[in-house]
Amino acid sequence: MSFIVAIDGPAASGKGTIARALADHFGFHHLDTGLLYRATGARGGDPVEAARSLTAADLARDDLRSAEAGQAASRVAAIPEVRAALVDFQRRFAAQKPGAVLDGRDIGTVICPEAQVKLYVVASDEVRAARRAAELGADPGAMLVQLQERDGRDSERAAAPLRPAQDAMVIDTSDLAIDEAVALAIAAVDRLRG
Ligand SMILES: Nc1ncnc2c1ncn2[C@@H]1O[C@H](COP(=O)(O)OP(=O)(O)OP(=O)(O)O)[C@@H](O)[C@H]1O
Ligand SMILES: Nc1ccn([C@@H]2O[C@H](COP(=O)(O)O)[C@@H](O)[C@H]2O)c(=O)n1
Repeated sequence: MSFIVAIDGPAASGKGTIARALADHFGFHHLDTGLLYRATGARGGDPVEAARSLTAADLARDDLRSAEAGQAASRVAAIPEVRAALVDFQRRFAAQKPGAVLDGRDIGTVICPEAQVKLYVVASDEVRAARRAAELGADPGAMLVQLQERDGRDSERAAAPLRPAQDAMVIDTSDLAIDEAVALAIAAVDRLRG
């Protein structure tokens, strides 16, 4: 059986940073599931058809990390048929041995409710906006508005809304350095891995 770590949380809370560090530390596979939605939104045309026919080249596009790609992703992510088209790929990825770390919005609640470890990573809106603005060279005020709009859409949609799984451990990274946040996550996996 593979060991699954599910990491969810709002935009720019630090999920991906923790997910990559956990995968490195434990030798697990890592999937940033947001990329699937970003690639779907970036394709243009019919989003359901795009989600059903995503290729490695779509996921390798160099324009997927922009704020615009994030907004487009959250719009297509509200379409139930888009989400349904991406489920099998994510579950097959999660089943890889010796283990997998997936980060997104619905990993602990919908994609891998059986995950051995579920983390829900948060940070204050202002901290998240400042970090993402620094990363993209953008204005923190404008970034705050964009992140709040995206989080609102992700939380309020009917299909797989952003919310913590009941059994998720919450990590608030607002006042944590990256190393401190990663150490908490490693300790959580160590506890449950035995
Ligand atoms: N604890 C931390 N302290 C300082 N900076 C951090 C911390 N965690 C993450 N960051 C930085 O904040 C930014 C956002 O982090 P990251 O990309 O991991 O967030 P995310 O939740 O995966 O975002 P998204 O949902 O958009 O994929 C990055 O620039 C990252 O280096
Ligand atoms: N499991 C997921 C992952 C992502 N989304 C949507 O994609 C957008 C972009 O995600 P990032 O993690 O790259 O910021 C995000 O705002 C969600 O709308 C999702 O629905 N489910």
